[in-house]
Amino acid sequence: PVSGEDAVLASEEAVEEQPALEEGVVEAEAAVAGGEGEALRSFLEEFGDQADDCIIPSPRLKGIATPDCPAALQFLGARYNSLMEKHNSLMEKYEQQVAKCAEECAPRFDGLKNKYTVECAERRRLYNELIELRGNIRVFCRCRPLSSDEISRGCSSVVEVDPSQEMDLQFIPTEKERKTFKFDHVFGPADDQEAVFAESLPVVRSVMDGFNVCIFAYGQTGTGKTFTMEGVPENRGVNYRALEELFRISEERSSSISYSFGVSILEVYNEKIRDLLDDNSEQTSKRLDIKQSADGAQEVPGLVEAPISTIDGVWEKLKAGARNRSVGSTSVNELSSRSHSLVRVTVTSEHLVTGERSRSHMWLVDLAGSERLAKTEVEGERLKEAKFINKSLSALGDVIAALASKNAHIPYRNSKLTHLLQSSLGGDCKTLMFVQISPSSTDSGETLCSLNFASRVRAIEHGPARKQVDPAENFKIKQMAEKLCHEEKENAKLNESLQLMQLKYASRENVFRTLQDKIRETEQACRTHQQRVSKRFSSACLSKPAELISMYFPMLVCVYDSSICTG
Ligand SMILES: Nc1ncnc2c1ncn2[C@@H]1O[C@H](COP(=O)(O)OP(=O)(O)OP(=O)(O)O)[C@@H](O)[C@H]1O
Repeated sequence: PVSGEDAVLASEEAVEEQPALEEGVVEAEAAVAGGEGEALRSFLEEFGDQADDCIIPSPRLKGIATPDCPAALQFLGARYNSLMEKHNSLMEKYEQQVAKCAEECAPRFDGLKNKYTVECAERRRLYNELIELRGNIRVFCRCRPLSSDEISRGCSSVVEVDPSQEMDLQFIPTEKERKTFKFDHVFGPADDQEAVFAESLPVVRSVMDGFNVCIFAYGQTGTGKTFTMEGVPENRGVNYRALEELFRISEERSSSISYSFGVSILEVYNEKIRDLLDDNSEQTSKRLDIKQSADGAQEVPGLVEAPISTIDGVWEKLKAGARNRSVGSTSVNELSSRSHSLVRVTVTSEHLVTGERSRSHMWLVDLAGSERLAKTEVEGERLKEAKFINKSLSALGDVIAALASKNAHIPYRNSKLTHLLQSSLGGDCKTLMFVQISPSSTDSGETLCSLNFASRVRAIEHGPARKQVDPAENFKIKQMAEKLCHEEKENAKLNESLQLMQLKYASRENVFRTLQDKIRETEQACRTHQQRVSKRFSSACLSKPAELISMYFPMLVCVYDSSICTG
């Protein structure tokens, strides 16, 4: 059988022959022009096995008007056709061989593909385990597409994302400069909300197992933080999808675990905390502050926590929160978030068999965008907001730097934002950060800053997160521990008195034993005495019975035989 390789070679040969044929035609042309028609005719007679329906290979030959030309053309055309036939049949064989090869290789390829997928999953699992052990903050980078405005202004992209290298991002600010940044995952402009959420799933699921979770989006204004976290109704973001997943898991585990959910939505605006679910928060200007709870977590007393039981209920709450959020327009983003928005989901669970209870939080944070004041052309109220935003983001930068260099003092309290996120940044929590970037050449300075910041965040190691126990459960455990401690003390006391009693008992037993011995001795003495007496008595009775009776048994003197007299 003809192998695929042979077929390719033969077809290549056939194609190679075509110029030679054309050359032959040119030669024939020259021969006819030079009066060599006869020689050509005889050549054709000998070899001209021509077909009538030949295809003229070259339009150049059409112009030849000698009497021998048609015959030459027919011959060459027939030769060309036969070569083409040969070529086609070889191609057919070649294609058959290729298909056969593909058929034979398909199972091997599928097997290898499966193996590769399994290996990838295993590598990812091990990597995730390593991250958990080190307590690293996971960092995902997301680059939005160039906007139509940027395209119309002729901006080019300074970012390259290779889908096969899912952890690498190439930053190319100029033709000569190229820098590779590594993250836990890189999403390019083509990646959709679903792909982004799929990678965030393991972190989201942890909250259902009793771990605190924090997902936050950081980046320059207009890079898609709100798009990633909130999304749009037709293309929802992490917040909605995460809650949908929590309800799904709750349903799936309903036979063994009972879950309940609550949601709070707040914003940090100009260094003030505003409750976005409190309809009267504007009027009453409720002052919200951060307090440390007994178990060391940061709490905001007075914050509304709305119970939620359906995904529709969640959407309503998220919409209400988004409506109340402070947004404004800057020259960079028409609907720019002017505050840090934080959604806190509280998950309480009770195991129906073991009775184990846990209470954990999931923070979903959409930070306000970092911005260059000159570039965003802000003034008045907007300028004031921008200054507060930049101040709190720089406080976040200070906290990250202190954590990365393992400083003893971490300046969490320098801003409301870092204070609120204290346990999310400093450990005891599974944290995921989205660094959002713009691909535009006009934003390369800010993009580089964001990428450097995110790399520092990724380097933080704060040890493994720990499971959270419900505070009510904690209280119960504390009470039980106190009771146990009290009972242990009582037990110790009882033990002491028991030992005393045992000692007393032992000494009494000694006394008792001595007394028993004495009794036995006395009894023995009695018996000996009795024997002696009865001996003496019997011998005396034999000699002087009446005397003896009156001496030993005076009561028997004057006893008569008659029962009437003796009574
Ligand atoms: N991955 C994406 N795909 C398509 N459009 C996107 C993407 N990311 C962002 N956008 C669009 O870019 C614009 C700006 O996004 P968004 O408002 O989310 O930015 P931001 O970072 O939250 O800005 P700010 O900090 O000013 O609030 C929006 O119109 C949004 O729809």
